[in-house]
Amino acid sequence: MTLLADLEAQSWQVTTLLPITLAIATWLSAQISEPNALYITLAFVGGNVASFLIYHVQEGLGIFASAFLTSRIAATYLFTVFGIIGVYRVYFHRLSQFPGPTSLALSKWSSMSFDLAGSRPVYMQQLHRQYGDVVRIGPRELSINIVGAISAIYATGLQKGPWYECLAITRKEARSLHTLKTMKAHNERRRQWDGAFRSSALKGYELNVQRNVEKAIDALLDKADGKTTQDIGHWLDWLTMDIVTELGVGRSFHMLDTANTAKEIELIQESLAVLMPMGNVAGYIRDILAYLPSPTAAIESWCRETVRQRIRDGPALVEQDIFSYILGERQAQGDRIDLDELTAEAFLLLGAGSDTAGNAMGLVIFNLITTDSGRCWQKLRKELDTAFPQRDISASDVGSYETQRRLSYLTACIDESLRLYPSVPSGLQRVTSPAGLKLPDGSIIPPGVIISTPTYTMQRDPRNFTDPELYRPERWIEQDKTGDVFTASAFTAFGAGPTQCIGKQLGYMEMRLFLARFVQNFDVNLAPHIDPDTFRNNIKDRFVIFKDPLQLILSKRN
Ligand code: HEM
Repeated sequence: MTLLADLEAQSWQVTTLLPITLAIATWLSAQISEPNALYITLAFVGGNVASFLIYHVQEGLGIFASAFLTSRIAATYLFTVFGIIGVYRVYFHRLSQFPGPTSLALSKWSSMSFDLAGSRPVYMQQLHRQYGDVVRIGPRELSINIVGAISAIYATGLQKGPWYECLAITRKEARSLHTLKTMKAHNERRRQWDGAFRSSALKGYELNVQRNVEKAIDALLDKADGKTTQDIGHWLDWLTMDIVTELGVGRSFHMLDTANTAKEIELIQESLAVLMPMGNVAGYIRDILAYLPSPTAAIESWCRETVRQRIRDGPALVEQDIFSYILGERQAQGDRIDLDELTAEAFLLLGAGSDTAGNAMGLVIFNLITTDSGRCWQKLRKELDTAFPQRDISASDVGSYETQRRLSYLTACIDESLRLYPSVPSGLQRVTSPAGLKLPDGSIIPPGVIISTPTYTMQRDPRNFTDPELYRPERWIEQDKTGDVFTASAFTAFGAGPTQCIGKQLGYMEMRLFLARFVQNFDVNLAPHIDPDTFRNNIKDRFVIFKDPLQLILSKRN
């Protein structure tokens, strides 16, 4: 028989009706319960192999004819499955009445392009301008740009969204505080962490923060020749990472001493590049990738080894480190020592406690020197010089309420920079409960929908802040006097509700101390080759923001 005759001889029931029926059955069963990605993939591959063997071995067709018929059945199956899914999602889904781009309603894969480019926050801002306050940004996902909805979303115990799965390292069931799914589990774990961030514990961290800040400032003073450029971003990464490792687990990469980024940290930074896309693709891809070698394996094993040593030897570099509190609480609550879980906690500390504060400080400096020819820089320096003429501000000073009152412009400079460039700029996912979610206007979001508020969009919304694109620290101090719009509750740079940043006060301690010392000790210019607009446009979202090297020319202040 010729190839054509072979093909014509096949019954349409097998090549067409069968795959269409199977496709409908697959779709229906997926409506009843979430399919296991690995099983579906194996069944699909197995079905294709079986079809090829039946045609080739049992029916005696040639290789090409068997391959052709098998591909045709597979293509009909896939076309039907995706066709049904597409039509259902766009026209019949419970979110089909919400506005948004059709590509995002069809598939989360459409978000790949802007997530790989790191431009999710800016894209969300465009979508909200185009479609309104509630936008459909995924088959079952909405972005909600309504300040009045923040507490209903983040403070009522809604479960975390699927994005958090991509952060779960080690055994999948070994979760860190941040990746625990239900609020009940999260709240219980958070109690183990709370002691480590109370004001009495923070007092114990002051000397360490101060020593590291002084180390960074001294190293920069040595290099401040008024000619060579320094990437201040590197120094801030080294500073925040050395602090959080020493305070967290009592060990350090000594990056401020070596003026070098540790290999393990480079790997974290590289793997962060895929965090947003990975978190936003379908769960079945993440399930499959979980079987491949982890890109964060080196830092995971550093964390594991460190935790093991830490449990055995106790705190090494500070008297009471953050793990002293976590381990103490675990024991007090009768929890067993689970090495996987503690490794995940150490990993969380490294990830959450360094880039966030490091980027924030870099951007405060950038905003201070690029706004109105350094007006804010000069104003801040004046405030600091008045309060600390000897330029001897300490970590204990920045922690005191009285100093914070005297240095209100310093805090305003930090908050205003975090408003424009929140370290975590995209929305934090939650899932609506079986009762759904009532918005302030009375409309209801159905149950089981992924929702978030778009931090970047909200913090730059003119309904929340007058002239929202301008860096104007004064708005944080004079809001009552000017008549400008200032919606404090729209500022969610540290998150909201019971999952909001536990390290906020430690972050402020680092930022206030370093920035005060920096502004009082250096005269600073942006390197001539850096164009401020290009620098701003190149800020990317990798869950935590990424920026270009911040090249500065430093001179010692007279
Ligand atoms: C400018 C500095 C910082 C910013 C802007 C920031 C921002 C945030 C945000 C937005 C969240 C919420 C994430 C979510 O719900 O998914 C968060 C959580 C967290 N942050 Fe920070 N952070 C900063 C500094 C720090 C520092 C210095 C530490 C620790 C040493 C830290 C530790 C954590 C931890 C452990 C969580 C998880 C809390 C939980 O899930 O209950 N952060 N941070």
